[in-house]
Amino acid sequence: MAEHLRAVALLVTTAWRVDRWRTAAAVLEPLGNVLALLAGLWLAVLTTGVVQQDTSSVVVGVVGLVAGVVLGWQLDLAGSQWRLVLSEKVAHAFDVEIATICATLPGLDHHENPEYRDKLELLRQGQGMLGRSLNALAMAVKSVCGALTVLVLLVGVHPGMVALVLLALPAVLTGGIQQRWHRRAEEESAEPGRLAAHLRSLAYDRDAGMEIRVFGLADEIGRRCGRAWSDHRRPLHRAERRAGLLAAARDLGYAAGVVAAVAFVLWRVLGGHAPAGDVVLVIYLSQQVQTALLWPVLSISGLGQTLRTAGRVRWLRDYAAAAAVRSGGLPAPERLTGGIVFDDVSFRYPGSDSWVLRHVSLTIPAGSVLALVGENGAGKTTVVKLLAGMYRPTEGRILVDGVDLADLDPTSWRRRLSAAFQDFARFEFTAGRTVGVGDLPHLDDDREVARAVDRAGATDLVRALPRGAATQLGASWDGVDLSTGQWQKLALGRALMRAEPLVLFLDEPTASLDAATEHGLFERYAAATSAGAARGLVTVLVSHRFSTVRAADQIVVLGDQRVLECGGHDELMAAGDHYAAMYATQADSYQPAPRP
Ligand SMILES: Nc1ncnc2c1ncn2[C@@H]1O[C@H](COP(=O)(O)OP(=O)(O)OP(=O)(O)O)[C@@H](O)[C@H]1O
Repeated sequence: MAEHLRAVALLVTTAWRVDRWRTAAAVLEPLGNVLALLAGLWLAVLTTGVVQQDTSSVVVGVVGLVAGVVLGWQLDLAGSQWRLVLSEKVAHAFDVEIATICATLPGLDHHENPEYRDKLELLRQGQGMLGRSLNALAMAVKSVCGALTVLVLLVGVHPGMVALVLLALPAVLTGGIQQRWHRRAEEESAEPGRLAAHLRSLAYDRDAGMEIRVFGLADEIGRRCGRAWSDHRRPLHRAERRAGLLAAARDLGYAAGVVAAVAFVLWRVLGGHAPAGDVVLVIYLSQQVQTALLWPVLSISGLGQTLRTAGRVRWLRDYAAAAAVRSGGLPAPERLTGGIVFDDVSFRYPGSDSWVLRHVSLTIPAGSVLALVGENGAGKTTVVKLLAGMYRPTEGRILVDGVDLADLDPTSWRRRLSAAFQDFARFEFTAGRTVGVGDLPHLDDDREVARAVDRAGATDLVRALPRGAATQLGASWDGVDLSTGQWQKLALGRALMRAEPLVLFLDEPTASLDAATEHGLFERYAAATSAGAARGLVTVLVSHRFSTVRAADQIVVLGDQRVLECGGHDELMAAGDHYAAMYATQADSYQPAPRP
């Protein structure tokens, strides 16, 4: 209950924030409904006036009827239109808030948190309901006001009519039971629902499309999606069936009560204990009673479902606030003097039992280039994620010039980073902006964008586009579509936008580029980083190409969850161990095959 009240407060304060006038005007709708419901009373006055030939009663009845109905309907109509506009505005405000929270949570560990994933999935599924929840709240208020009006009129006929309210009580109780069934079913169906959504999204995914066709996966994905969808719907169907049966039993009992009440008033009127108008009033109310008394119950029980969705927004807000509290608050340094130290770092992903890194100690001096090598799954990208503050070490610390990275404000730290990731984003903006978003203050700074494009070796690519940097990219916008390698060049340009990063991550930034392009790129990059060395710029390079890696100041070979080897190229080659073996294997693969 307290949770629902908090959700109501959230809806009302959000509505007030987005549109004060319409929020205030929302009261007109229930008022209009009350006036319209009073029509029964004016009808009764009119009927008694006619039967008793009392002109003043007839006049009061007619005037009340016309004024009440016309004014009531107008207010009801205008109020409901404002309510719909307000609901849309509230839905939009929640959409923006949810998207902002999801995109700005300090790290990525929440993606591994099953509670977060399930709640977010429920929130995503019910997101359209958020606007409707304000609607439902307004309808609940309107229906309660309507019910009170009908109740007062009924008691006016005879206090015994209150018995009808008692007959509505089972509806309140069953409403609670139905809500519990729905809630349990929703939670049970969230995981298969997420799976079905993921499988469905594969069908639209361009990158997955090739493999789906080559491996003939469409039918299998369709079958699995169907199974997941049935698993998702089964608990919901079960809950709906049970709730339907319960509602039928409840409505039957209530209908019998209404018939008895009408018969009782009829008996009183025939016995001369009530005015003739009461017959009309009771007949009128007997049509309204079901809706007026059941409507609040139904709208309040329906409200429960939508309030749960609003409650999840509150949960997300609290989750984000708690995550912000856990984050450090110190500003990131302007320059690096000492460097970055991994101090006995162990790490496993949240919710996973397997260690990815175990007791890793490592020093990355300021102004140096570090290359991470190792087999697939050795933990290279994980080191990058830890350094970017996307996750915290499970054990140990990462020190930035002696300060624990966990104590730095994540936003401030990330402003001092730049990165090109192997899973780069394809921002479908103009080519210039696709690069420019790497440094928002210079988003439309043509000179800075051109400089970054040049350093990424993408000048020819951008020049060849129909409108140069102003060319819209992305097939979904009727723009130009690029090859994976071309997208990657622009992603690299994005990484080179920030003028003065402290750490630059290049996580297989050239995996989709040919060897010659990569070579030229790193030559240009090395020349450009000499300026960065003065402020202590650390470059972390992840690559499987040893021709690129060999130029790094320090090469770290990861494997078996630890640092297997560490040193410069010559030193590691001389040691003749892991690095030398990997280097030799790759060099061999470039040799021409011996003639048979
Ligand atoms: N989000 C995650 N949750 C759980 N385990 C993960 C997650 N991301 C990566 N892993 C696991 O952590 C290990 C290291 O992954 P990581 O991506 O760091 O390897 P990598 O060395 O960069 O590999 P590659 O060369 O293939 O890119 C792998 O065993 C991987 O399965």
